Amino acid sequence: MSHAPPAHVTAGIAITTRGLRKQYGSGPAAVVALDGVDVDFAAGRFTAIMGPSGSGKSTLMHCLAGLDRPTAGTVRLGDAELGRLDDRRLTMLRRDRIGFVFQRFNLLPTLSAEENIVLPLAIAGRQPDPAWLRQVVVAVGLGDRLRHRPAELSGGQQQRVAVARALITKPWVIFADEPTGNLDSRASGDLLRLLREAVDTLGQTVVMVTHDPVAAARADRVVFLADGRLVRDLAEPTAERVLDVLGHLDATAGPIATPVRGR
Ligand SMILES: Nc1ncnc2c1ncn2[C@@H]1O[C@H](COP(=O)(O)OP(=O)(O)OP(=O)(O)O)[C@@H](O)[C@H]1O
Repeated sequence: MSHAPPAHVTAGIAITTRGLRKQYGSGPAAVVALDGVDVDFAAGRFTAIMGPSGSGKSTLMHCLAGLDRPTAGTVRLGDAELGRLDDRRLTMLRRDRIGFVFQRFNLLPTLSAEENIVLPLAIAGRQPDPAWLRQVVVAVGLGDRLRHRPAELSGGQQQRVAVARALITKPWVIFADEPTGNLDSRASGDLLRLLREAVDTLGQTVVMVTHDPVAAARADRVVFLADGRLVRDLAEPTAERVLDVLGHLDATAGPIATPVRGR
């Protein structure tokens, strides 16, 4: 199965952030959710983001995916610097270049599995390439379920529809936010295998936020946040090593986020 990413993505780096900072609110109640994050995400690799609750994982992912604008710093995704895009261009970039898989599968209940999968294309006024649609459906193992509505599918099957929907536009990056959070361990294993396969056989770039060391161990790399800062970077993770790092972070973690005093 071939799915060549664009040249600027194959150049090696899919996403780069520099000096990324996000502050919510102002004055004594302000919270710094990201406090100067410099990180590169390699193209065609599977990276997990971990860290204690409140460490900034969702905020980081939302800034990377153009769902939220940072207070300072830059995010470059493919050949686009997100801060330079107006809201309309940012919306188009999210629609055309980014795939999302959320913890709640976010499928439309009145549409069939197939209609849900091609929805991002339908919204963009594009027709699905039938050969690619077939490949994606085979890859996610939903061949005989395409006419079913989400309520007629198991949680694991619904999440596979969500992955197919993320793959259908051949995005530069798929962002997955706790994608196994609502799945039992078997469906969770299936989903992680699927994401892994998308990376290994399709050259897809995947960035996943997770609390689960077993899920993180399926990634090529795990980056750890604490108090809005990148504090560890683990290549070739195992669940044991991930647990070990998390244990140390929990032991040393201060308040949930850094309050900004006197500003
Ligand atoms: N919209 C918001 N307004 C104010 N504070 C916010 C907002 N969103 C997040 N925060 C704060 O920013 C910090 C980081 O939050 P974030 O959700 O990114 O952490 P997280 O690591 O994803 O946490 P969890 O693992 O619990 O989901 C937290 O202190 C949170 O309370």
